[in-house]
Amino acid sequence: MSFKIQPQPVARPNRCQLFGPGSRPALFEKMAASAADVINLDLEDSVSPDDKAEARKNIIQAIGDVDWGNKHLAVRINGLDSPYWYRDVVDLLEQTSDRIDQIMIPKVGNAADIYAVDALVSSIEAAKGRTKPIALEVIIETAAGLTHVNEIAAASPRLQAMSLGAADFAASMGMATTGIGGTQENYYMLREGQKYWADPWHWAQTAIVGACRTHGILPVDGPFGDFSDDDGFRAQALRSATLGMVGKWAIHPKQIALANEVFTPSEAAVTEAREILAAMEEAKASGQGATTYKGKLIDLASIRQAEVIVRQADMIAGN
Ligand SMILES: CC(C)(COP(=O)(O)OP(=O)(O)OC[C@H]1O[C@@H](n2cnc3c(N)ncnc32)[C@H](O)[C@@H]1OP(=O)(O)O)[C@@H](O)C(=O)NCCC(=O)NCCSC(=O)C[C@H](O)C(=O)O
Ligand SMILES: [Mg+2]
Repeated sequence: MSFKIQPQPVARPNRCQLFGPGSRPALFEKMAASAADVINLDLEDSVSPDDKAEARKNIIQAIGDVDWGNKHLAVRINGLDSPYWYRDVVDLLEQTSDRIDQIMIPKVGNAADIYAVDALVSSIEAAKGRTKPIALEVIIETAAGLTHVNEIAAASPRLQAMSLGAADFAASMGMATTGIGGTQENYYMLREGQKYWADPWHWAQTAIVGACRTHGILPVDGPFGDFSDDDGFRAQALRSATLGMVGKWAIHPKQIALANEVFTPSEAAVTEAREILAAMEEAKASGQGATTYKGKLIDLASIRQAEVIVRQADMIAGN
């Protein structure tokens, strides 16, 4: 037990982050009209090197021209190992209004990566008199990123969200995979001739959730590449939600409703959580710290579990 109270992350819905390449401006209005909570306009890996400058211009123009409604609007810049990232930050913050909410930094390896971007952002904000602080989100998608995940989560008060990028993570780890997220054919246990598939992303997700919850950051599951496989997406999202993640990326509009469904607590779950809270109120009133609900033990920890669900539902409903 620590005397340090666990900080709460920012209270905004982050059930689905919809990605679209900055080099496909025809998608921007469709992204804005979608049901995603967060929009990630991409300058990194969905944009080829020859298109980087044009994509940057497209995004700067669209931040001003498109009606983004109440979306949380983020731009994924290029990695700090590239020649593009500083120009991404400078042009975005010198040439856009306060409508941009967040910069996403890919392939972070340690806290110094966040420090570098934070320093540049802070300097431009001061020089340009920007009054709304830019938030940061990061992608854990390298062996170094996962090794230093805790220091990364603590690196800046600007940091609001952290995602697992399964594709780059697999590559960096030398994993023998090609699919982006989901079940991997060769990752199974064998018992009495029967295969039982395990989840190769589980440990990385758990490390991310632990670091995020320690420092009050939103933990998010990244992409699921096969957008024809709704059941596979749902299964991956359900596992992430069960582990404590608050949302998932969509790399195609088909995936938005699936993510919203999984990361919005169901009516049944909210009703049960409220009933547990009521049962514990009754128990406390009669001097008990534990009681039963539907034949199962509930105690003071059950209050904290139920509060997670109720808090999430209330926040999504805007209460
Ligand atoms: C995957 C796509 C290339 C598919 O594009 P397309 O062939 O155009 O799809 P469809 O024909 O099925 O589209 C149907 C309609 O939906 C619209 N559309 C398509 N994509 C989007 C979108 N992202 N947002 C909004 N609307 C979209 C089409 O225009 C069609 O509309 P209509 O004609 O009116 O019916 C494409 O979806 C795409 O580019 N997706 C995003 C790719 C991306 O951003 N990737 C980066 C994130 S993943 C990653 O980087 C890996 C990670 O870092 C890691 O390491 O794990
Ligand atoms: Mg990546």
